[in-house]
Amino acid sequence: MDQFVWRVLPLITILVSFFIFFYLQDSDTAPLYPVIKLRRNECSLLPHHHFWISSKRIVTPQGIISGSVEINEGRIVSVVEGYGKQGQSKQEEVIDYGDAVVMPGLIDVHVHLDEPGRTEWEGFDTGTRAAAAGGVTTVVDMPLNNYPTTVSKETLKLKLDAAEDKIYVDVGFWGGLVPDNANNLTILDDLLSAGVLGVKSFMCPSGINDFPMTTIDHIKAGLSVLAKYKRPIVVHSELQEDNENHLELNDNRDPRAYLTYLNTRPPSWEEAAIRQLVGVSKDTGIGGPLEGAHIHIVHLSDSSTSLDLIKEAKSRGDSISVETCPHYLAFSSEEIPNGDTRFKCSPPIRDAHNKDKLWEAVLDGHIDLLTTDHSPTVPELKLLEEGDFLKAWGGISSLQFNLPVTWSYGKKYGLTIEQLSLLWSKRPAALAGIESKGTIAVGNHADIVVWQPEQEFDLDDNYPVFIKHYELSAYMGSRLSGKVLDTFVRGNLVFKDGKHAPSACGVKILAT
Ligand SMILES: NC(=O)N[C@H]1NC(=O)NC1=O
Ligand SMILES: [Zn+2]
Ligand SMILES: [Zn+2]
Repeated sequence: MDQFVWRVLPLITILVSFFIFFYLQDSDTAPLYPVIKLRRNECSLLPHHHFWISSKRIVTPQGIISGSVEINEGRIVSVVEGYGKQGQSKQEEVIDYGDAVVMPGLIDVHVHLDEPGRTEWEGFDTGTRAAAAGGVTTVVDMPLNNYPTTVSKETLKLKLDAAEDKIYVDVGFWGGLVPDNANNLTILDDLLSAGVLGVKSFMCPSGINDFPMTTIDHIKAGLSVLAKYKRPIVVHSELQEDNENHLELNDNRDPRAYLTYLNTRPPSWEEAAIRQLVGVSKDTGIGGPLEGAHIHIVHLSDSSTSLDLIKEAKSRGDSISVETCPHYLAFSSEEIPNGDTRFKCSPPIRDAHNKDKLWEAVLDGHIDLLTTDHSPTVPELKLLEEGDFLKAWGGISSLQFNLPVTWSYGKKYGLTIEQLSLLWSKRPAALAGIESKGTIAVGNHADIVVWQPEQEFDLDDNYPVFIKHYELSAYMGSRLSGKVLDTFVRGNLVFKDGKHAPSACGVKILAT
C-alpha cells in the first residue's frame, strides 16, 4: 500500500500543479477563490468587472454626451465627458464603441413569460434571451398565462422557483388582482409583502380561466392595500358592452376579415373602462383617501376620448399613467391582411388616423411609457392556416424587437433618441419602483444597450431570433433600422454578436 502511494504521489502533484498553473493564467483578481471566480466569468462575455465604455453618443439624463462610462462591480461609478479621455484606465479595459449609441437598457414592464405551466408558449430561458438580444435589461413579468396564475404568495413562490438559474436579464413580477384576493385582502397583503412590484387586473375576460376579471369595486378594494405599499395597479382597460353589433355571436360576417374582429372591440370599450378608473383615480391625489396608490392603464389603443379622459385626470393631479405598445404605433387596421392572425391583439390595432394621434400623444408626453405586451402562444392557437380572427389567440409576440421597431417607425414622426430612452427606460423604472435602473447615472446599475440607429437589417429567417415560435411574430419579414450590438446587465456583457453569456445570471427583483 505504502509503495502504491509513493508511486502515484508524483503524478497527483503534477496534476495539481497543472490545475493551479492554468487557473492562475485565467485569473486577474481573486486567485484564492477559484469556484466563485469561474462562476462569475460565466455571467459575462467580458473578463473584466472594472472597465470603461466609450462612445460619441452616450444618453444621460443631462443629454447626449461624448465620453465614457466607468463600470465597476455592476454599478456605474463615473460618467466622464470627452471622448477618449478615460483617465487612469488601462487600454484593454476600455471598450470603444465609436459613434454607436450607449443608452440605458430598456425596461419592459409588460411581458408574459408564461412559466410555469405554459413553457411551450414562452419561458424564462427563451424570453430573457430574447430580451437580452433586444437590449432589454429588465422585464416585469405578468401574473397570467402562466399556470397557476400569480395571485397569492404561494403561487409567487412557484414563479420564483421556476425562474431560478434561467434568467439572462433582471426580472420583476406583477401579482394578479382577482375577485378571490380582492374579497380577502389578507391574501393580497401577503402577495405584496412577498415582493410583487404591484398588481395587474382585467376589466374584461382575460382569455385565461384562472384569471377572472375584476369589477371597479374589486379594484377599489385592491387600491386600499396598494396605497399602504405605495405600489401601482396596472389595468387592462376594456369594459365589454352589451351591444349586439359588437357581439361575435349571430354574426355572419367573414371571420378572416380583420374588420370583423375590429368591430367586436370598439373604442367605446376602452372609454367605458377608463371612465370608471378615472372615477376612482380622483382619490389618489395628494391628500386623497387613496394617496400612495397609483393607477396605470396598460396598452392604450384608443387615442380619442379614452386618452382625453386620462389627460383630464392627470391635469387635476390624479396619480395615473398610461402606456401604449409598438404594435399600435407601427401598424394600422387598413394594412392588416385577411387571415393574418399574427396581428390579433386586444384592444385591437385601429385605423391610421388613430395611430397618428397615438404618436402625437407619445411625442407630447401624454403617453408616459412604452411596453411590448409580449403575449405569445403556440401555433395551434394562433390559427394562422384557418386565419379566423375571432377564434385565434389574441397577443403579439415582439419582445426582442422593441428598440428597432420603436425607432424605425418613430423617427418618421420625429422621435428623438432621448425621448425613446425616457419612454423605454426612465419612466418604466419609475412605474415599477426600480429607480436604481433606467438612467446612466453614477450609482445606478450598469444596465446598458449599445446600438446603431443607422444600421438596417432584415428580420428574416436568417436573423437570430430567440423568442419561442418567432414565426408567429407580426414583425417577421420586415426591414428595420436600429441594430442592437451589445447588452450589459449589472455590468455583465450578456449579449454580443448573436451570442449570450454562458450562464443566466439575471436577478429576480422583489419589492421590499
Ligand atoms: N391574456 C393575455 O395575455 N392577453 C393579452 N393579449 C392581448 O392581445 N391583450 C392582452 O391583454
Ligand atoms: Zn391586456
Ligand atoms: Zn398583457
